[in-house]
Amino acid sequence: MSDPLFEVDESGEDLTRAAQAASPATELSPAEKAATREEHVRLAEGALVRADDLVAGYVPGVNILRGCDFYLQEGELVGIIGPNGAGKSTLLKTLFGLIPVRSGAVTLRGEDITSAPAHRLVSLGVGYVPQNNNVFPSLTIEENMQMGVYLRPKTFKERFDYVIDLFPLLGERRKGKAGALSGGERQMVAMGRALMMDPSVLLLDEPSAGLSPAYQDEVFIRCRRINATGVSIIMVEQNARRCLQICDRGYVLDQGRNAYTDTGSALMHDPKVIELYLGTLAKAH
Ligand SMILES: Nc1ncnc2c1ncn2[C@@H]1O[C@H](COP(=O)(O)OP(=O)(O)OP(=O)(O)O)[C@@H](O)[C@H]1O
Repeated sequence: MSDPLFEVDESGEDLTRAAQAASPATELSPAEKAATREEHVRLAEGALVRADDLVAGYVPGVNILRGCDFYLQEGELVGIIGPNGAGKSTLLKTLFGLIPVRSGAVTLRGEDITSAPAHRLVSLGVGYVPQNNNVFPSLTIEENMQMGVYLRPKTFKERFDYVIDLFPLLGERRKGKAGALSGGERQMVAMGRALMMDPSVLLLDEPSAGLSPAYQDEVFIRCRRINATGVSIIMVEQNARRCLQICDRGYVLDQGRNAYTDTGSALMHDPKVIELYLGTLAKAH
């Protein structure tokens, strides 16, 4: 493909992991913080998905998200990067109603969905692809797809045709057990299953995790294609540079708060983001 976005990352380096020893974002002054937040609130007007001042966690008394703001406009592909333990996956799980919100709010098309259960979100058009355990290994690919469309079984054929168009392999291997597939192929099954419900928003938790550089590239290309069919995407990624290359906008999460947000390209070239989160390897590019 001639699109420079899809050039294979020869290094195969995981730049976020390389920067794990980096110190957290330089603290802004209270006035700077207020101005940044005001601007973010203004840009979040009319967003498809919006989260304001989210506080959430697993264990009583320990907050993982500590005042996180986020928005996704219709048609956007938004990437979330940051060091290990920053709360990226927690943010996705919280948006999908898997973790109770302690304070703050989440809206979908302006409707309050704070802590709404996952099954309600699915019926509202939100799909979620977790990082692990994301296929039914003892079922065939076709049966996995049927599970994805259980709320609207009559749409199976139409949706499966759409999924096969994006992932032809799933059509070719439809009678094969999902458990016999490689990691990259399972990732396709997981995305395909989420797409069966015709979601308007897709939440992807580290879709490239554990895949070879070539497969990672394939996944990123698919994400762009899915996005081009009209699905808005929120993607958490460890492969920070690749994620920023393909996303419209990115968030750098640090210690449960958004440290930086901008277009993917601006973040990739921001000296502070490079120094603190992308590691020294990014300087060479
Ligand atoms: N089920 C859980 N119970 C308790 N604590 C958890 C649970 N899951 C995650 N955490 C903690 O929440 C914090 C944030 O984890 P999270 O998985 O959201 O980080 P992340 O930014 O996605 O990092 P990574 O890239 O390592 O996945 C970590 O300190 C983690 O130990």
